[in-house]
Amino acid sequence: MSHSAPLIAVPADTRVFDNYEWHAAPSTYLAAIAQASGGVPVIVPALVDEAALDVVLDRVDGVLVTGSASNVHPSRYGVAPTAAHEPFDPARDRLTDALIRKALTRGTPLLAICRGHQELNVALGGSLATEIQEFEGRMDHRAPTHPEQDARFALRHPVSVEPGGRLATIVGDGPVEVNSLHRQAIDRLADGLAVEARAPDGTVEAVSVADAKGFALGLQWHPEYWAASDPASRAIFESFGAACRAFRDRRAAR
Ligand SMILES: N[C@@H](CCC(=O)NCCCC(=O)O)C(=O)O
Repeated sequence: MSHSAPLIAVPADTRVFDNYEWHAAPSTYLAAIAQASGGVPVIVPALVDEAALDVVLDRVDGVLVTGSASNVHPSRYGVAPTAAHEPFDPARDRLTDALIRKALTRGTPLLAICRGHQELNVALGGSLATEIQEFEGRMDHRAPTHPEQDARFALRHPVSVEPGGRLATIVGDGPVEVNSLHRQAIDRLADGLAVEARAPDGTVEAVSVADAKGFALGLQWHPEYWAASDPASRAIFESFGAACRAFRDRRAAR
């Protein structure tokens, strides 16, 4: 990592450990930013208001929205909450909704992974389906039950990449093997999102923001986990890092 490495904002989850509320992000995303994107990750606590987010976005060169076991509160896409939608993290919902919309307005490069991909769809007006493994014809996209993280994050199904799309410029037109740790998925695709990849059962696995000013990609899988060893995962993080550096250089030249 060089001294001119781009700063990349990572919105925090809120969790309670040892009687304290923590604002935290998993180290796999932070390591992939540092090692494959060549960036410096900065965790943004889910405490900041919209004005403070502008202060953050004035300084950062990219935004990475992580996965999480919690789900977007369904009231954000017009659905009444049930036990099947839990667990929730409303503070994260507020943070990521504002951060995603503001990053897109500014043209700040955005990489949104798993819950982040779902949050991107909801922030732009789309909706989510829950417990998709119970739907006729759908695969079971949930994590395998295994004590080892390498087994839970193992690559286990292909996605077909939209030929000529933005993801294809990064990973190529051929199928890509991905991991899968989710029980929700995009239901109604937000206006303004383009599908970039699908699973064999039709699940939307990747999207881009059609009129984005720069890099703006959502992925239902977890390239961060294998960014050190899987060529497609690494290419996604390298491309994101290059977009962040280009954004920083354009802003500095203004
Ligand atoms: N909660 C959503 C989002 C899934 C997600 O981001 N998973 C990452 C968690 C990884 C883990 O289980 O360790 C859904 O379930 O669809």
